[in-house]
Amino acid sequence: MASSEEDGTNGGASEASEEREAVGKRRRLGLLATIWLTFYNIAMTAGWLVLAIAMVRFYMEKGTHKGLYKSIQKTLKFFQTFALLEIVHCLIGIVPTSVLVAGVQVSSRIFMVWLVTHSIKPIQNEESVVLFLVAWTVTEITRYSFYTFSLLDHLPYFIKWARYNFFIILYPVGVAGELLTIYAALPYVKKTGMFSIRLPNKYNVSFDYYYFLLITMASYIPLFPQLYFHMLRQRRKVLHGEVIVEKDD
Ligand SMILES: CCCCCCCCCCCCC/C=C/C(=O)SCCNC(=O)CCNC(=O)[C@H](O)C(C)(C)COP(=O)(O)OP(=O)(O)OC[C@H]1O[C@@H](n2cnc3c(N)ncnc32)[C@H](O)[C@@H]1OP(=O)(O)O
Repeated sequence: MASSEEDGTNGGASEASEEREAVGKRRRLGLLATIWLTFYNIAMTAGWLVLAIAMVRFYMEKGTHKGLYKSIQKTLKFFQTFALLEIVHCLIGIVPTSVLVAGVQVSSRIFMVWLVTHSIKPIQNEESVVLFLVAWTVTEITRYSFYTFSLLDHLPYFIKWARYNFFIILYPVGVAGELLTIYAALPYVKKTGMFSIRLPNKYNVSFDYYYFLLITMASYIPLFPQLYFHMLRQRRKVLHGEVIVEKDD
């Protein structure tokens, strides 16, 4: 059964305590950090919204996903690369997220954008690319608008609900899209030997991108559940008010 807090019918007392919490949070953050984060979150919400509109328009006009990545790649690269700042936010302590959690999340996205989809042209029209693009886009519109409205103290309940429920489906969908895309890239990488360094060479080092991709795919097995369970804990904390003691990373 949904709790009163969850169905949005919580009374004035709970609203007042949320208000007090928000004011306390802003004080802790400091004015400059609050202004910067508000600007950052608005910019990111707008960026991912532009991406969503471009994707819907492309599909409605062309009726196919072929060529979609090419048409949106500049916007995607810009906003996903800009998200590197999230690691900086954690490092300088203006957001409480663990550097490790944000680092894994952001670096896996950067890796997918630059070292897989951008670099390996033959896979850009795979259906799996659409899968992770849609999952990322819906997630980021919800996530950044959640942060923005929270900072402005006007968080609509449905955005809070969406932030802590959509990921249950979107995380596995996004990860499936990413893994299928890397898998589709393997034959091309093996055939071309791209990004690989063969022996002999004057530095006496070798690197095989094909095996690097296989190791990256395998690393999803221990890493993804950690991110997923982290989000489930956040969900229990925010939607159900549970007090969660996080283990040190
Ligand atoms: C070199 C190669 C490396 C390869 C590595 C491969 C392995 C990879 C394995 C895993 C792959 C994952 C791939 C990802 C795919 C997808 O994304 S699919 C789409 C679905 N995705 C999601 O749903 C993403 C969910 N993840 C997140 O939301 C975050 O990225 C997170 C870092 C994992 C969790 O965020 P966290 O900050 O811990 O939780 P929140 O509840 O959102 O926030 C906690 C507090 O922090 C405040 N905060 C955070 N950011 C901001 C901000 N920008 N502005 C303002 N405030 C912020 C937030 O308000 C909370 O504050 P409190 O209320 O005070 O607690």
